[in-house]
Amino acid sequence: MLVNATRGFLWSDLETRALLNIWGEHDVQTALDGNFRNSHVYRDVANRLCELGFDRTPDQCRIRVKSLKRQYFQAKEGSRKNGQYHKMCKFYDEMERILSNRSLFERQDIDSVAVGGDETMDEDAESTELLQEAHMDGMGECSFMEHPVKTEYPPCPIPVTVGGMSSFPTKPSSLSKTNPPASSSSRPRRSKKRFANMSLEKLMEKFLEQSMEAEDNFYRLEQQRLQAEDKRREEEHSRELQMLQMLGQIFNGISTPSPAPPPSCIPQTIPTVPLTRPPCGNRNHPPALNEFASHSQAAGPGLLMEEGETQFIERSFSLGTARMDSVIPLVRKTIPPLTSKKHKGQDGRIGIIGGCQEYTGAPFFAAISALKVGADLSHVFCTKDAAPVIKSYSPELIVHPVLDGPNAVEEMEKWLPRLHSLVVGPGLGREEMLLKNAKEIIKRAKLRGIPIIIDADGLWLVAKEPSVIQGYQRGILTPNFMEFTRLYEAMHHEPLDSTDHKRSAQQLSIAMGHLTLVLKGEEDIITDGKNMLTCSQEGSGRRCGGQGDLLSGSLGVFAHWAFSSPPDATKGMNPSLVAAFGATSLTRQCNRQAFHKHSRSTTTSDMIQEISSAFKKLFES
Ligand SMILES: NC(=O)C1=CN([C@@H]2O[C@H](COP(=O)(O)OP(=O)(O)OC[C@H]3O[C@@H](n4cnc5c(N)ncnc54)[C@H](OP(=O)(O)O)[C@@H]3O)[C@@H](O)[C@H]2O)[C@@H](O)CC1
Ligand SMILES: Nc1ncnc2c1ncn2[C@@H]1O[C@H](COP(=O)(O)OP(=O)(O)OP(=O)(O)O)[C@@H](O)[C@H]1O
Repeated sequence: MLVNATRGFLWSDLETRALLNIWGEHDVQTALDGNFRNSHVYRDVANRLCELGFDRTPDQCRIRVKSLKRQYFQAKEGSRKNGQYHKMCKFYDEMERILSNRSLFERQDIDSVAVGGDETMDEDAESTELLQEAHMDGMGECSFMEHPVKTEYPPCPIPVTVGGMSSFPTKPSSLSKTNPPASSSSRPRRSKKRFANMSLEKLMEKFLEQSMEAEDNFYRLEQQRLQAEDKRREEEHSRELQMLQMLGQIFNGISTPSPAPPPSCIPQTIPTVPLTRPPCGNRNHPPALNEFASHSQAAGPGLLMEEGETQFIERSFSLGTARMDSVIPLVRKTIPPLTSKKHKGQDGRIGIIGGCQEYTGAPFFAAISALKVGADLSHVFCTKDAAPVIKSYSPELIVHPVLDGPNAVEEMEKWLPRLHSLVVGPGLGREEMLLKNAKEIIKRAKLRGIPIIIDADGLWLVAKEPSVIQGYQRGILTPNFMEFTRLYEAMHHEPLDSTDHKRSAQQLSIAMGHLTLVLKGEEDIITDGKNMLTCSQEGSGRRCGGQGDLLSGSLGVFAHWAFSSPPDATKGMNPSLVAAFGATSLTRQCNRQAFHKHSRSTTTSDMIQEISSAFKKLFES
């Protein structure tokens, strides 16, 4: 049987890691756990991959996962005999991390995959053909391999050794008789004959060798393709440069010379983060072209070609005045116009999860800021005793005293279909039960694709359990430096190198599965691991508590607007980045204006009073 050319075709490392990030999420694993019909889960996985720019069908994802499981278990089994064997499984560590958390039930399921037993456990009834292809597909990375050696599955663990020394003899023919693989009867017998006189361990080694060889070939070809692409771009840009020079000469000839622009308007590129491989493309672009490339390629297919997490195309840039001017228009484009045709709620219904006995101010600041920025309705889900206090601050807020109730998650979930974004953390506190409820509601909001901003104590939860939001492309983290350090060290298991915030922010975003990160500080660093913006809108020296809540509440609104805008509004830039830039600029502008009036006495309430005019100044003037 011929394998469909697109099925099981080479998966790049980047693509595989993206798949593993999504598939490894706790709720995806839970959804798969013990579920016989799981096509909807893989459909969701494929959609999320698609959001990352990887075009894969649900079936392809399922087959890839299956082959990764098989590789992992074969390597694990081999490692028991020889400690080095796991090196032959490229994603061993990732699989180990994910699968070590699986329940016993699922473990039995995957163990059976590992030893070649029944693979139909999580298949749909209709996918017999898929099953065959899964076997044909084998390790997933080399569907063009000549021999479909994967069709030979022994019914017991394979005694694999690297040096060819097996701990017990194999009897392929008798083994295959006692327990043939589920679909072997419908497959051609050619491969059996061909390999009948080879021991299984040899077969396995041969197969892995071929697999690695195929992978090497792929990288070689990819390298050549990148070089050709680079060359083409360079030629194109030198042509453009020539044309610009010619145009400049023509204009010089017909107009009087104008003074040079002030230095603050000259776009600057920040020193790039060192890479393990030199960045391809973009290297020789003049600054203006570079900026265009940053926008237009933000989520483009070019990313597909990248290998390894430290080898992404570096598109970091600093926003001097000119750069800021280039992002603010994108923010503006996402802001919905005010018209008499709309009804209440259409411009945003924002939910804040937070507010406990100690902290009532933080959720209030976040919720009221969301309203002042332009949301129509703002809900606060807090503990029972915080609710009357928060209500008393403002009649505009809808306050639900449910966060510590017996049915907290169900009570909050009822509102999810009506919410456009969720801000988790302001004033949440760190009590175990509250964090658990927050975690559950994050999981359910993710299933609905709701943008989720995580701040303050929500970040405490993420540091403890990164998988709660890892890889969710509509998640945005807004740590201050302390929270950032906690997250970084939780993810990297090493102290933060505080000399290079940009690099560390990029690393953390990547480790979190390209989540958008807003590292607040003297300048706000905003990155999704591929692109970086810095917001240094002038604020003031006043650092009163609660400014971060203003930021997270307003980001809830900007995120909803950005994600519901057509893609051309953000010119291809990740909507999270645009939204984050809008919210940080606004917060800093409020700080500046409030400080102008109240100087040392400035409080967050004074800043909230400035939202209206700051918004107008930045986005509507
Ligand atoms: N009115 C209200 O109700 C408000 C309530 N809030 C709520 O309070 C809860 C806890 O939030 P949190 O930020 O105080 O807790 P956490 O992260 O443990 O920080 C603790 C320590 O970290 C340090 N630190 C902080 N920033 C830093 C920086 N940039 N760079 C370096 N260090 C920095 C600093 O240490 P220190 O300098 O004091 O030694 C600080 O004391 C949370 O729910 C939040 O929403 C607030 O929103 C405010 C308004
Ligand atoms: N040194 C600074 N200079 C200018 N602006 C700053 C500075 N530090 C923080 N900000 C701004 O203040 C806002 C809130 O950041 P901050 O670090 O105070 O957050 P936070 O500690 O989480 O706040 P909260 O008190 O609400 O918990 C951000 O928009 C950030 O841009």
